[in-house]
Formats: sequence, C-alpha cells, structure tokens
Amino acid sequence: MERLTPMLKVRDLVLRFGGVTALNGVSFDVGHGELFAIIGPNGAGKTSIFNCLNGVYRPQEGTIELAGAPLTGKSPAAIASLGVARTFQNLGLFQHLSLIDNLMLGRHHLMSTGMLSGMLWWGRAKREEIAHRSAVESIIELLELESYRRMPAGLLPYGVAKRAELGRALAMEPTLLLLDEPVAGMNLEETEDMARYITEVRRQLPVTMILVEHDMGLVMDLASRVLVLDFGVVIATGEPAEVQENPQVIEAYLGGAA
Ligand SMILES: Nc1ncnc2c1ncn2[C@@H]1O[C@H](COP(=O)(O)OP(=O)(O)OP(=O)(O)O)[C@@H](O)[C@H]1O
Repeated sequence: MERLTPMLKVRDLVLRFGGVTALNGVSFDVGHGELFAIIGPNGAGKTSIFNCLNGVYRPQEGTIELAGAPLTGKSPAAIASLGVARTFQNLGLFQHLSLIDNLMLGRHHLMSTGMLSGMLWWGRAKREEIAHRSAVESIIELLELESYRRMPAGLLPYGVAKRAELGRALAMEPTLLLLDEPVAGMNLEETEDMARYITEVRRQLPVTMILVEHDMGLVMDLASRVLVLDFGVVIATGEPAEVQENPQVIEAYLGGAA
C-alpha cells in the first residue's frame, strides 16, 4: 500500500502572469501509488500546476520534490528523464505515424543506442530495439489496442486515440503520470472504458497518477484523494466523499446557489 514518504511534495507554489496570480501558495503531497485528482472551476489553476510539475512553467515561489529530489528550476526534458510523463487533453500523438511508432517514440529517452552507434554496434542496437518493442507490446496488450497497432494515429477513433495517448505516456515508463482530462469529449461508454483502463494501469504498473478532470463521476470513482482549487488557492484536500460534502467546495462549484 502507500508508503509514508510522499512521492511528490509540493510546497507554497506561487505562479504569476503579470497581474494574474494563477497559483497562490499551493501545497500538497501525493503518496506512492496514489491516484490523486485535482479539480476546480475553469481558470482555478489546474493546468498551471501540471505545467509547474513538468517544468514548462517556473513558479516564482515554492518548491517541488519528486521522491526527495528537487524538480523546481529543472528543464522539461530533465524532469521527463526523472520519470514524469503527461498526457495531453488535445492528444500528443503524431497523426501520420502508426500507433506502434507513436509508442516507440515515447521510449526515445530510454534508448541508449543512437543512429551511428546503432550502425557500428548492430547487434546491441537490435537487442535494444527488441526489448523496446516488447515493452511497447505489453502496453498495447494492457490497453487492448492490438487491432489498431498499424493504424496511423490520425485515423484512430477518438476514444481509441485517447487510449493511445495514455499508452504513449506509459511507454516512457514514468513513475509519476499526469493525466490531463483523459475523458474530455468522450461519451458515457468511452468514459467507462477509460476508467477501466486507468484502474488496470494502476493495478498492474508501479505508477503514481495525478488526474485533472472535469468529469466528477470519474474523479469520485477513481481518485484516492482529491484536491480542490479555486482562484489558485487550495480550498480542500481529502477523500472523494469528504470533499464532496465540504461547504466551501459546493460554494466554489455552485457559486453559493446551493
Ligand atoms: N500562459 C499564461 N499567460 C497568462 N495567463 C495565464 C497563462 N496560463 C494560465 N493563465 C491564467 O492563470 C489562471 C489559471 O489558469 P489554468 O489554465 O491553470 O486554469 P485551469 O484550472 O486549468 O482552467 P480550465 O479548467 O479552464 O482548463 C487563469 O486566470 C489563466 O487565465
């Protein structure tokens, strides 16, 4: 089960864009193996947290630690190589490449053999390629994408493309996976399928996940804990049932109409 040392430790993040304070003193911990959800009304600062975690934005104040190592100030590439991957709401797939090639590209940073040494050390490169293909195949199997393997990503049905996007991020073998609205634009059946795959990933792989999602049903079903943001401030953190009944959360979502 979850260990006591947090996997991720975020303290007092402040992020400003000119006069706009997107994050105003955000702190939270995420435990190993948790599925931690971040929710909040539009503009609350959810995407800004993701962009601070993966190094795209540099917060003016605060610290972020991954398994004890500081992430603040590191480049997105350095953070990715420390094991942080994300999925994109609008899909980060290369449309003309097959699904399998998209997943292989996800493994690029794990590959030690470059093109030239690949030619010189053909045997080693070949062995490495076989190992990468086999890792990709197990993700394809886990996400039941077998029949789409050779299809260009641009031709995948929407629900399948979102699943392939999850596969691309998993191919990086992340220890921390940031899921950005994995069911946005999906119908009920596709949403239920995605929930099942996320649960299966969590059961089978040693990955901690942070989920940003507007679909409350999905959040309440999947999350071990939920953080609620409003205007860049954390207004509640707790188990789904607890957070749902918090008067401040109800107020933030319904603007006092409840
Ligand atoms: N690059 C940027 N430049 C200027 N302002 C920004 C930038 N990124 C975010 N903001 C502002 O920061 C605030 C938080 O935005 P953010 O996108 O993090 O919210 P969000 O909770 O993800 O919203 P949504 O649910 O609509 O995606 C908003 O006021 C937004 O306009």
